[in-house]
Amino acid sequence: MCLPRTEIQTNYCQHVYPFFRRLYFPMTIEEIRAEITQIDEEIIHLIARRQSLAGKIAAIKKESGIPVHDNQRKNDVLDYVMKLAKAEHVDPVPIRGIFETLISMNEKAQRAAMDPPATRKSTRK
Ligand SMILES: C=C(O[C@@H]1C=C(C(=O)O)C=C[C@H]1O)C(=O)O
Repeated sequence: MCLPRTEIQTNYCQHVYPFFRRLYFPMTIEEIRAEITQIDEEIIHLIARRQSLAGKIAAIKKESGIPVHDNQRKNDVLDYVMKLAKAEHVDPVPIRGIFETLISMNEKAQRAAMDPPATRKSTRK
């Protein structure tokens, strides 16, 4: 914090301090948060793109009688993303959890695409 008393101190506070502050902290908290928000937007866009493929794969699976859940493929996806995370020095354990969630979302979307609510038989009596 800068509390100027003399003219020299005022000059330091108004010109020199912001210069060195910027040198030590190149980004303000607002700038960092703006970048985080931008990254979050990109993540949501990529998740939506991943989810949008569920309908296409569901149509092929339904036509060929292939089950929605494929454990071998799931394990391959998880192994691969954990390997990518390690290479980026990111903890692979939470990354595994994130991708388990994404896979489960994809499978849910596939089931919904195969059996949309309008065609689903009512279980109500
Ligand atoms: C997308 C598929 O269906 C499921 C969803 C997966 C995923 O979201 O990556 C992987 C395996 C399957 O359990 C697939 O079979 O490739």
